[in-house]
Amino acid sequence: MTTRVVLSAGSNIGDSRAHLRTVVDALGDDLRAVSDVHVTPPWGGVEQDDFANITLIADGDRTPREWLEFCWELERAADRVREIRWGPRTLDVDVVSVEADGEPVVSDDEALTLPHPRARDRAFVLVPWLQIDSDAQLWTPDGVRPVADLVAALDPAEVAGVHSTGEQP
Ligand SMILES: Nc1ncnc2c1ncn2[C@@H]1O[C@H](COP(=O)(O)OP(=O)(O)OP(=O)(O)O)[C@@H](O)[C@H]1O
Ligand SMILES: Nc1nc2c(c(=O)[nH]1)N=C(CO)CN2
Repeated sequence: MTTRVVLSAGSNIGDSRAHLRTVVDALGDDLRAVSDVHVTPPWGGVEQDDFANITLIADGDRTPREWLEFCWELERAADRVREIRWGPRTLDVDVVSVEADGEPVVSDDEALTLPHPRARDRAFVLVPWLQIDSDAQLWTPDGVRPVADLVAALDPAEVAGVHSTGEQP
């Protein structure tokens, strides 16, 4: 099964740029686009350091579940420990959305909810995504929405807090 995936990766412990680069390296020839590294204020209410975030687009012979396992492998390789929900981490990789045959995969499975249910609320996912695909669209329960419209609906202060470093991971 060839699928197109959008991944979001974030890090705020250790050498964040190096952690993010492991995602790029693991995708290899499947990588279609990767955003610049963006510095982003922590989302979710836990007081912690700013994150470095990237959004990536890839095409590969993986099922949605295999993309999730790909993300877990990278988190494991970065010695990620799950302590506080939405807390600091060496590497977090989320499956934002998957397309199979050009159609969005929609799932409310708790182990793999697609599209990621909080992606549409997160400037740290959407702003880097727009940088690599200005026509990006995301399925939401209210219909398929341009990512640009989702960004426009966010708190402007949150969007303004997301800065491109101008550097690739
Ligand atoms: N689209 C998805 N991408 C990644 N994980 C998902 C997805 N949908 C459900 N999950 C599940 O979410 C669980 C928790 O993931 P994780 O520890 O990365 O959460 P988090 O990064 O703290 O919070 P968030 O899910 O809000 O980003 C995972 O065990 C995974 O099975
Ligand atoms: N800015 C930003 N905030 C976060 C991030 C992240 O990657 N970037 N990841 C989190 C873990 O779910 C919680 N909060």
